[in-house]
Amino acid sequence: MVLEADLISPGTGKRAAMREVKPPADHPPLKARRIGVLLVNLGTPDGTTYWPMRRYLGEFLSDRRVIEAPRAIWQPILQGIILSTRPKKSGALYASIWNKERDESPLRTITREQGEKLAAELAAEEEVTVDWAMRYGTPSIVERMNALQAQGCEKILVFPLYPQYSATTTATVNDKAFEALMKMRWQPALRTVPPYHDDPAYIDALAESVEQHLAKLDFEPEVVIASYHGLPQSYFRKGDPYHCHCQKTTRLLRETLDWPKTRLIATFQSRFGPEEWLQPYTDKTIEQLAKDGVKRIAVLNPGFVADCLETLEEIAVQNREVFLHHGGEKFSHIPCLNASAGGMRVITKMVMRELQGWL
Ligand SMILES: C=CC1=C(C)c2cc3[nH]c(cc4nc(cc5[nH]c(cc1n2)c(C)c5CCC(=O)O)C(CCC(=O)O)=C4C)c(C)c3C=C
Ligand SMILES: [Fe+2]
Ligand SMILES: [Fe+2]
Repeated sequence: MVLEADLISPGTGKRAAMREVKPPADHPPLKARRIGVLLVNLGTPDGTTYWPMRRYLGEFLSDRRVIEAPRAIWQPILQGIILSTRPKKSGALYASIWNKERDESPLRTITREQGEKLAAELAAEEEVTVDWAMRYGTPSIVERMNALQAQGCEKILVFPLYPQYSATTTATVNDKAFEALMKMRWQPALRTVPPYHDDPAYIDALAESVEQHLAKLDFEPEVVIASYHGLPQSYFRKGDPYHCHCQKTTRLLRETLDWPKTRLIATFQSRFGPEEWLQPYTDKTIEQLAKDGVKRIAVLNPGFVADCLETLEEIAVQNREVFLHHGGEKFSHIPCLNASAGGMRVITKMVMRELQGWL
């Protein structure tokens, strides 16, 4: 049977007004010509006890984009020592920041809120459906891509929520999204949002959040640290542009704030394993600043679109302790952009820009 796509579409929104012709009763289900937008962040365990933590860390740390060591060497280490000790240790840290009301991690709460607010922003675009997913854990990319397809999305824009590109984050989200298409007979067209580490909307939102936060403090920080998630140094040498993206974000933010070089510095946090990671390390820098007599600092995390374990616990708790322990007196953590007005302006701008030609 041959049918014209234009004639067979059930149609919605603007297109529905064009022409609607019903397919025969025995025709396979047809798409509704919708456009999906899928926000994707890193991931999160479903609970803080041993098994949910083990499942989450097992999936995350089995990703060949994240750990590049040969499988035959890495898997015995992961399945042995790491997955017997780390779930308990990390679970206790997650428990200290857990959103008890919703029984979920802050990253999941904030990502959902970003999805809901983006849907409200795009309400005028009737044919757009907004959804959100996690690269590791739930809701998975495959599950939400399938859901979007089932709702009739012929086109999907995938938004890896990382301003700075890294193969360990951006690329692995995109890999998963394309993998989801492999199982679909009628694939939607797929677009991905590129990194936006130097986009003026992002830099302005960061500058505004820093200025607003500092204005509320009862002290003036001598140094402000822009702390990014780290990466093994070897990934950078092999060509991952993440380090350069972080440096550029920091420079543009410093220029926008009109601050001297010494007032805003970039560092790298969350080392994992014995390898050398990108430097300077956040904890070592904070310790040294305190030892050098710096009394007041603030830390922001420009690379994290949502507050999570690495910002709420590692920075706001552990690194605060490091600073105070070595002689520092005042420490403040500047929240991520999250679902704030500024944060949503950035997300909405990137989405509207990448939807051009589809709407
Ligand atoms: C080799 C290991 C890791 C690499 C490489 C890595 C890169 C990387 N990660 C983020 C963002 C986040 N990471 C988060 C948690 C987290 N990261 C690692 C390891 C690597 N990350 C682990 C083992 C964990 C789990 C927590 C723990 O057990 O310590 C999170 C927080 C998730 C949450 O739910 O709160 C984020 C976000 C980036 C941006 C990045 C490379 C650029
Ligand atoms: Fe990480
Ligand atoms: Fe560089």
